[in-house]
Amino acid sequence: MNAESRARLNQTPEWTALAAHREQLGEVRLCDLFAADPARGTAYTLQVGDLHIDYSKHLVTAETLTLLRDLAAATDVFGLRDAMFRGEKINTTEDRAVLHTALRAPRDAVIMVDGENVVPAVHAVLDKMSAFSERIRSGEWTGHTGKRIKNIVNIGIGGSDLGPAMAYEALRSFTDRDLTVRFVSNVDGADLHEAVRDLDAAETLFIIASKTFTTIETITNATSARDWLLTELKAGQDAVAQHFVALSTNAEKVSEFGIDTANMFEFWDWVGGRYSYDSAIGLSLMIAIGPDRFREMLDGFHLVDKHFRAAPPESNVPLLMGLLGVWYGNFHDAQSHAVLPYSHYLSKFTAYLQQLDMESNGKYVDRDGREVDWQTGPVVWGTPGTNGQHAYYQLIHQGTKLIPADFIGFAEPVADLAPGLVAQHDLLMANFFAQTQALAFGKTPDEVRAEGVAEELVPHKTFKGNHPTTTILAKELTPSVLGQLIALYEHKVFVQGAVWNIDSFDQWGVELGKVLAKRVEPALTEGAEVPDLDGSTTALVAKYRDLRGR
Ligand SMILES: O=P(O)(O)OC[C@H]1O[C@H](O)[C@H](O)[C@@H](O)[C@@H]1O
Repeated sequence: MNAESRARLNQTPEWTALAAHREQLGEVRLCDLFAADPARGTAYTLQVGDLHIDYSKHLVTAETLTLLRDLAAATDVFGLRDAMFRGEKINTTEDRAVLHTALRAPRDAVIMVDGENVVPAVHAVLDKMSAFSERIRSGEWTGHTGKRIKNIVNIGIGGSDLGPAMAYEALRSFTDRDLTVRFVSNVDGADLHEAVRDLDAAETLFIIASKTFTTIETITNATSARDWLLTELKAGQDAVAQHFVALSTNAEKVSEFGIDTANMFEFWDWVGGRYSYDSAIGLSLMIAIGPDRFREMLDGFHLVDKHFRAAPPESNVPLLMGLLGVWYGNFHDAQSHAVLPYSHYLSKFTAYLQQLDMESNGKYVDRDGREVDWQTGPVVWGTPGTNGQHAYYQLIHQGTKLIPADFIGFAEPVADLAPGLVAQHDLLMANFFAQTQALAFGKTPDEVRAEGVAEELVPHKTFKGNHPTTTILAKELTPSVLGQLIALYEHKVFVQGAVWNIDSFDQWGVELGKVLAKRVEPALTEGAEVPDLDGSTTALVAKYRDLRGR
């Protein structure tokens, strides 16, 4: 559909119907919805793979869901989905296919891009990664001095850091505990300094992860890491080959840096950075958990891909999650979305989702190049739930903002915990269930009074409730379950981008800052004049130089 024939989203009859429905529902109360339908707690649930999804605590009726699905149909979400899976160039501003789903396709799948089946190349790289991982894990691959590799340092940023770093934490109980795995991303030298200060260079492998291999933070850190290694080993350039490998789409730049392209693990421009940790970018993770576990994770991704592609709208979980976000963002003025995992291992999960969601859907221009008149991607935030309870949950419970939230929890701990620590799991999960209950149903003034609370404190101790949440529950956090969860969120983000008619796969908004940093740097170091620098930045640069004694 071209720009002229495509109606503006908020002028479609489906949008108008949702707005009218929202008006008509008014201040719908979750307690009333449950009172009217006692089976709601089981009826409003879905299953995908190992994930049980409870969406009963949402401010929706059956009609709301129908109207939301009508909007998805009107905006052709499934048409765009099929185009993505077919390898069409749906990332129009970069003229690229969007095929992270090919990274987890089975060996015999056929996915064509520019007349070529990309699946054999995907599996060739996976096989190369597997062989390399086994050589590291077995000790066959040694460093320049002949010592076994015991430390892996991944240097990358954004999508070349957040995914593997998150997944390494998530799957820590499946990792080889004899390996030390660290992630360096920040161009602040302190990051690399802290990562290597207690490591023996002779036992350290650096994985330089960069899709473009031009990202200044990564190339700067990689150069410093190389200097550190060669100084520590008192070795020449020839030591680099045993201690540096690259993950990239850019063989030319990799070789310019001095890494033998035989030690490069390739991926392709149809893999977006924030959709890439199941590509070669996951090498550090694969070394840590082993190739078999990595493939189990890919199978988990693929399972949800198949579900997204085949499940009808009524039971399509990514569709539902995407549409619920549209409901709150566009019809309830919710500005943010909290993701609250009740698992210590998911400590980096929400940070990972921030890039996935906010870099994908933080756009004010639609696919037709026009400014949108509707809200797009939310602010995504959150940390592991129990810690949040003692920090910012106050605002979710009694603040003035509507904050829809996803609660993610597991029936069993995965780690080999001592019996006492296993017992703690029920306490963790009691909190998990109690919080969504409290958020949904709150506590009335009468309930507070019945506890004998002094009248002047009653308003303070009242919880209005009615805060919507999705509960995602699985048996345990395995590699497959992690893959399922990530694919679920990838496709949720896709659904929202499709409805909002934005290109979820470019990221032009990060470019300006990079250009300006390059312009400003000579002013900091050499005191160079930067033409057209604004008054505030000029004064700040002067202050900085003064503080540095320059
Ligand atoms: O992997 P790289 O090419 O080094 O890119 C790393 C990151 O930086 C860019 O600026 C983008 O905002 C991210 O989408 C990307 O993941």
